[in-house]
Amino acid sequence: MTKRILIRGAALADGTTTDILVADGLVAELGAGLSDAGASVVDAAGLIALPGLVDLHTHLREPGYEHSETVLTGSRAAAIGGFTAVHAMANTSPVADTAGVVEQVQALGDAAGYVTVRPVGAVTIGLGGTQLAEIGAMAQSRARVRVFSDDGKCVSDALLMRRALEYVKTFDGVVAQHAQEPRLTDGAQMNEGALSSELGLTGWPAVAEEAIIARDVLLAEHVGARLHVCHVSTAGSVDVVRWAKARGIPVTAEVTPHHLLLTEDLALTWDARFKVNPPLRSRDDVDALRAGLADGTIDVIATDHAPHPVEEKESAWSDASFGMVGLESALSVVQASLIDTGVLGWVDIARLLSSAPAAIGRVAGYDRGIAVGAAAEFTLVDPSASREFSTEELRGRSVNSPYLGMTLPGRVMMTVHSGYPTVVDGEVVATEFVAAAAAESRGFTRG
Ligand SMILES: NC(=O)N[C@@H](CC(=O)O)C(=O)O
Repeated sequence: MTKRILIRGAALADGTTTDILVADGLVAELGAGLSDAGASVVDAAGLIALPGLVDLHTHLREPGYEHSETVLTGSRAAAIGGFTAVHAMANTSPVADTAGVVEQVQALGDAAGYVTVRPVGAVTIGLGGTQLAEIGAMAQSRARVRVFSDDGKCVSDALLMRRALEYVKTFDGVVAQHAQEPRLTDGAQMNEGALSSELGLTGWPAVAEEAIIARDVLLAEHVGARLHVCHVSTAGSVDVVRWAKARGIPVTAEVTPHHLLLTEDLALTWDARFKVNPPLRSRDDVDALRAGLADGTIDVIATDHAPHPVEEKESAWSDASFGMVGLESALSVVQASLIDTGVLGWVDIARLLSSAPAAIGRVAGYDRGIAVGAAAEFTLVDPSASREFSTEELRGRSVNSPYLGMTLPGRVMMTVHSGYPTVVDGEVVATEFVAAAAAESRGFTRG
């Protein structure tokens, strides 16, 4: 494993062409015509160098659901997607509601070595929605948890939500809310509208999301604590967040790649790969979400990578689990929905998928992007590539991608994490090499 890498002729997000010299985990030099006799050289002509992507919303499933994903397999999926850090959601078994579980998840991430794994702590014990979890203990643990979420379930009790916001405020944490009013979505299967009536599926009204966001931004204002809204999916939600930001409320919001590209009519296929929480919405909602990114209302794009085994997805629509894998396809879907449509440029993408999510999760080292002296966390993307997305592209344990059979643009050719490559020539580096490099890098940074 080399400690020095010389990337030749990459384009930065702003279009500047540069060489990048990586040494001992850091970006050592930037500029044209760099040389280093001891470095491995990578020809990056035609490739865009983006800062390492940071996912605020990943389900790694370990402990407990290792048949769907493990920290190792999910980390490999993240690396091939261009990610160098992910936040692992708490809906595992046992739930990540104690210092012990979050420390275990972080240790598994360190051992895998592909990405920085930042555990998310549960807000309530067992995601049960009735008693606060050991939020302080998780924050003070070795995992130093800063993001707390019952994702998959909504913290629907307003008093518990208030108390959680008060608690996280004491250590600069954030509550990431899965906004879904449970009584309004009992048995819901897809977006509520003409199509849900036609198909005879119980509808999931937009107001079930919007009402919780409206309540929570007011609670965040009252408490003066940071609120983050997970997977915003409706035009009305964008309006509520826009209103809250205009009032100065400390709220941030995320949107998933799938809600930026796919629409509810995919339910006509009865293929449960398109069944997700929150559900795919209308074309007008997709347009409003894109506009919300363009005007700064929505702060980040997060995958909500939700692996499920085949048997949970090949059943009848109403019996199937909610969720889609998304790490491997995220950047391509973002390119298709935002770059190739002219809505945003690569500089925006670098903010939405790297510096902004890192800032919300308080992940150090991402505030300057690709800069001399910063940690070497970046990915090289070929934006001119195009391929039919198939299971061959997936590196996680589950194959429930909604994009199988679709043609998607762009491809991650290389990912560098902590100064060592995790993806080379569009393929994930073998586990043993990455684990060894990770151990070496930790020795280096701690020494
Ligand atoms: N987003 C999803 O559709 N699924 C998530 C959690 C959830 O139900 O939101 C999962 O953990 O599978």
